[in-house]
Amino acid sequence: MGARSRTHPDLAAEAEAVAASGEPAVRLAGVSKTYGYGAAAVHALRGVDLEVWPGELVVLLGPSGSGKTTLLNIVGGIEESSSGTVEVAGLEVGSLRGSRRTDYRRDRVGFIFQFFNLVPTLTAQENVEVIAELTGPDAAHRSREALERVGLAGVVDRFPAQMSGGQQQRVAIARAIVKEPPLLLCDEPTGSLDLATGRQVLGVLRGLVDEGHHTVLLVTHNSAIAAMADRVLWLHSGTLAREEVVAEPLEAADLEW
Ligand SMILES: Nc1ncnc2c1ncn2[C@@H]1O[C@H](COP(=O)(O)OP(=O)(O)OP(=O)(O)O)[C@@H](O)[C@H]1O
Repeated sequence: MGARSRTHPDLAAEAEAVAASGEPAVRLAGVSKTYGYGAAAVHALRGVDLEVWPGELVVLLGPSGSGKTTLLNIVGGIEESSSGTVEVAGLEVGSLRGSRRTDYRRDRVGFIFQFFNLVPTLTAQENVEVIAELTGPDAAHRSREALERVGLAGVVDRFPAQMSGGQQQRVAIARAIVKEPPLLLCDEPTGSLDLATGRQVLGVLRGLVDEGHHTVLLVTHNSAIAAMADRVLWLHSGTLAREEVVAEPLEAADLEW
């Protein structure tokens, strides 16, 4: 029995049908999140409404503590909202329970974090293969392809310690895309990188969106990154404060910070 057979066919079919129907890639309606109770309650999100369309690269900006990571984790099925609805390609994420929620996280979304979280004792290829094996056959072949797509064909046998920060982050991106998730959720993906390698990583993300296979929601406090987005959203104290369509997004290589 192949690994892919563990996926609920109804979940995958449902998501694909809705994606083809012109639904948003992500839709939040009235999403709130409160941590703790009573006097200790923290209102991380307060009634957020937003939509992200398939094929968009959306940057979500906001100061520390404004709720960016909380929002991303709720979209990714890592945390649950306190109220409101979250749909990803038409699936109501909040209603997914047990193995359906696991399948959602495994198959429908790819996460890229500030710290690359690679296994130090595995090569680039092996780091990607570990995830590829969870999600289908031909793991070695798919992993090589994913590494090629992020421009790392030449370093597949290197260990993380033998790679630059930018290369390690690109391995992390390859690990996220090897599952071919429609949605990539990026939390400060350049937060540990210098300008030159940060630009490279952002260029890879832009390229993945332009290839037409992925939608990207990227959260950061680095406002310079907004210039390469299709659309920018500003979170302030858990509320969506502002939104702007970027008429002519800059190339990642032209960003400055
Ligand atoms: N598990 C938790 N328990 C309690 N409070 C939390 C938890 N996670 C986040 N918070 C609080 O919720 C608020 C929003 O946090 P969040 O991490 O989403 O903000 P952020 O905009 O991503 O910040 P940063 O840029 O510093 O990462 C903050 O006040 C934070 O302290």
